[in-house]
Amino acid sequence: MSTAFWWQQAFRQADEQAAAAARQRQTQLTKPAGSLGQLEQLAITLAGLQGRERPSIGQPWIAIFAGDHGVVEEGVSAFPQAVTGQMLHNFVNGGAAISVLARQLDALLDVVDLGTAVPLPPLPGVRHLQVGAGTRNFAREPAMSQAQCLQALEAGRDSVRRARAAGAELFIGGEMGIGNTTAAAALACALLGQPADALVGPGTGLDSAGVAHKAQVIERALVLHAAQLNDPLQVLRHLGGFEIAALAGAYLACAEQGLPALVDGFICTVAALCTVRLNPACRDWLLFAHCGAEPGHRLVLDALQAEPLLQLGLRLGEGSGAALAVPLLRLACALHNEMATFAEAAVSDRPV
Ligand SMILES: Cc1cc2ncn([C@H]3O[C@H](COP(=O)(O)O)[C@@H](O)[C@H]3O)c2cc1C
Ligand SMILES: O=C(O)c1cccnc1
Repeated sequence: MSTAFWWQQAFRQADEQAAAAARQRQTQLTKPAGSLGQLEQLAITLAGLQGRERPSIGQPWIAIFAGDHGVVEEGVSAFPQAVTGQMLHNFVNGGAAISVLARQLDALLDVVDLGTAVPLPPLPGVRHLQVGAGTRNFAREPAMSQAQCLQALEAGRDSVRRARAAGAELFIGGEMGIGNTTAAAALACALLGQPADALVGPGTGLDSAGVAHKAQVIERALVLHAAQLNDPLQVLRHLGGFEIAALAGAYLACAEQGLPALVDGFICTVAALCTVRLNPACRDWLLFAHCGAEPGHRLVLDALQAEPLLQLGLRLGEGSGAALAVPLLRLACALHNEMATFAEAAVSDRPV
């Protein structure tokens, strides 16, 4: 007998009435129809997701999920594995890019350690879950056991529960894990049926020989696990990472619990693709912040029919690109909520 997983459910739907009211309001604001471009639809979408004609982005919740990757032993990253744990210190000490952005945005930062290769001693401000001492090398064996994959998915769901309890109006997921552009590219290859060449990139800074080697490692893994790659959960388990599974669990939980999610860079967008394959209904809850420099990012965004807001050549991760888009969301809401209507301002609403 097959048991249903928690994400196999009818998720919440956007409030069509609130979205219709917001759409109607947009037609009455003192500007030519459509002149605020993507910001108009953004306000309407947020109205539907938040269930009110006038949406807002108060305190965003930024969860950073961290985990190590066994595939790093294949020489696929420009940086050593120890950086994952070192950056966990930096996140809570306030010196990482996302720490600065979170302060500027008055966001709540939730730092979750899902398992570094060398387990860390307890760090104040970090939630240590230690699903394992990093994943296994997926070029040789499955990255995770089924139990580890489910535990990581649940860790993401828990962060969304905390976000809701804290009254957050937007969920941002970030990631930290040396080697995770390799895992993300492998996942995208398996889910999109694309060769590694189409999805690999330099990550933290590989040269062209390094990128070619990274593609070969991924191709080997796709052959090794071919028989298991027909099911999205098994794709995630065989090729993913703890932090990528946590992101997927968080995006699914956003649809479950009715919280809009703003998706960050290449790795987060691949986690979003996994999510949509696990339950297509969660797509409605995902907003896409940016298209970054990692070459596969655009392909994955296209597969999700996503229109990202920004293109800034970012290739950092940590949730940084999503954080950078928060002011745009706030301004889209302010325009929608505070502009005068044609009637209020006594401005003619008729083109000649
Ligand atoms: C100091 C430092 C801070 C980072 N913050 C995010 N990443 C980013 O780089 C890593 C992925 O790249 P690759 O697959 O090439 O290892 C991830 O940890 C990602 O979050 C960082 C990387 C470094 C070196
Ligand atoms: O787009 C990203 O998320 C990204 C790209 C390179 C390295 N780390 C993250």
